Amino acid sequence: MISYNCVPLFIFNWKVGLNSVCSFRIMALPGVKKDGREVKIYENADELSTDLADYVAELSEASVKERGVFAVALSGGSLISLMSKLCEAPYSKTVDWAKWYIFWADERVVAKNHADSNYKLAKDGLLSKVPFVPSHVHSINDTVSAEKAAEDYEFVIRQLVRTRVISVSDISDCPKFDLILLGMGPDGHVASLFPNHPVLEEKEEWVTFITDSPKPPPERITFTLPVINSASNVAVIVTGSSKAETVHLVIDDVEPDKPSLPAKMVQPTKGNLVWFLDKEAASKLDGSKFSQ
Ligand SMILES: O=C(O)[C@H](O)[C@@H](O)[C@H](O)[C@H](O)COP(=O)(O)O
Repeated sequence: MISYNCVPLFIFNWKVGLNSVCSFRIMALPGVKKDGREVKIYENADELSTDLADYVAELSEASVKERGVFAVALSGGSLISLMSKLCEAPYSKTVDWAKWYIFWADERVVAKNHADSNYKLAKDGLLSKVPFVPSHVHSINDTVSAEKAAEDYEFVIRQLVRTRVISVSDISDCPKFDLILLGMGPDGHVASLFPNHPVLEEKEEWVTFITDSPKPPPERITFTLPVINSASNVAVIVTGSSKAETVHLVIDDVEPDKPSLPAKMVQPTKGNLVWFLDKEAASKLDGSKFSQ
């Protein structure tokens, strides 16, 4: 059993309002449930990172016990450096890395050794530091067009669903990843699902592509919302004040009638959703709306 490293020094009562958080020294706030989501807020990125490592390690242990494997999808951006504690003791020794199957919830269509590659980012920051099985690391085909890369990636996922490396959702016929890890951009995008983009409507494909990403580089493949929402566990990891307003719009469900921000459309049908926020990203949340 992996121990919980982040002992809360202070139990925060959400009813008193979020502004009070900043005036106390907090190692980690206990998760707070809001509309079926868990929202965890940390004093800083380092403390977030420690608890994220615990969370991932515990899910890995549970999944390996239940299914013999752990199918996890990564994203790009700051997420990978926030996962770096997983490569340190005790996780480096206790996690059953050989049972991990790694995928990307989104990838930029560039060569694997390109500075923009999410594979390269994860390889340098994570995959090269712990003993993954190379054949379990499923990166995209970077030698073809974005459209073909998405098609090929979906084919690979379909094969692994057939062999039960990835489970299948009993309600949506989609793959059911054990864990999908997402970051969020200041515009509310997750994976490569950007606001107002037609791919937000995609219901049939598991993996799709875009050639007009507002965040460079333009060509990307991405899991579709039905796949993200079929996962057993989805974690959205967000740090920094530049995202505070969007975090507020998404989590406090401001203007519920307005077209949804992609991050707001992340609503696992049966799975668990956990938001990991640092204090800056959470600074505009309306704490009074939370319930214990
Ligand atoms: O490849 C990508 O661009 C991503 O997967 C993207 O969805 C990322 O996770 C967010 O843009 C957050 O990135 P930051 O955490 O670096 O802001």
